[in-house]
Amino acid sequence: MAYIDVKNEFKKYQMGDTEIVANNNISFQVDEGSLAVILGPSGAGKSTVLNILGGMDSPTSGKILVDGTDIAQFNDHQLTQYRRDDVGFIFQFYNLIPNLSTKENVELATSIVKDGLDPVNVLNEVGLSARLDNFPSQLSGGEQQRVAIARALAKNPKLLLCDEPTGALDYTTGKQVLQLLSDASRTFHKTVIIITHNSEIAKIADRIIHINDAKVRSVIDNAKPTPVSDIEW
Ligand SMILES: Nc1ncnc2c1ncn2[C@@H]1O[C@H](COP(=O)(O)OP(=O)(O)OP(=O)(O)O)[C@@H](O)[C@H]1O
Repeated sequence: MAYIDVKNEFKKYQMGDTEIVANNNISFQVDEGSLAVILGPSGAGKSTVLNILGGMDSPTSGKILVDGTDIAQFNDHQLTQYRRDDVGFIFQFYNLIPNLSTKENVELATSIVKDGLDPVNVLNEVGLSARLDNFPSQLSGGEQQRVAIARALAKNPKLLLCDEPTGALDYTTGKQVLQLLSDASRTFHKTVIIITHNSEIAKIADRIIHINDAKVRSVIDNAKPTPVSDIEW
């Protein structure tokens, strides 16, 4: 059974007389411990899917099975618990708390979960041992994104959802970030879903879900994912 199983998911917004269909009968699966990329142009509906998978938004209809449970049926309390314990989020613009240090940003996340990891150990793993007491404004974009990855990993969630995680980074720094996300799947067996509009990044995935104009256009299994070190854009 797939860890993620999205079945016939629709998301519609009513804007006055106009109905916007952001997701139009979306279905796909992602296996436990694998790395999937959702690929598509701006406005395709990618963030809408990811926000629904992360319990930040609800679908208009359809099933969102996560480990066999339909989170579309969750009430607010269950969704809060799900977001807190089961999901790590990584956003394009990091979303760190500006007046907390690197270490404190990660500690804040681990303090609210049951089985959190040691913040300093995780920050060491992402190469930030020398930056524990710096504030976000004192860090480069790549370092800030590594804090965000440490924050997500330290919660020890099964699922990592990453919305354009390299969108604000240069090529080299972007590849370092992708390597950490790839390691999260390959070494630590997290289920990782990355949204991107960059088809080169899609090559690192086990499964590529192509979304355009609110629909899934193709789902391609990649038997030989390209190592992060070998992709170029
Ligand atoms: N809250 C909302 N109200 C109305 N329309 C929305 C809302 N959120 C998203 N949309 C619309 O749904 C469509 C899909 O948006 P979405 O953000 O999912 O696309 P995307 O593929 O993530 O694009 P990008 O890469 O630019 O972030 C767009 O047409 C967008 O304007």
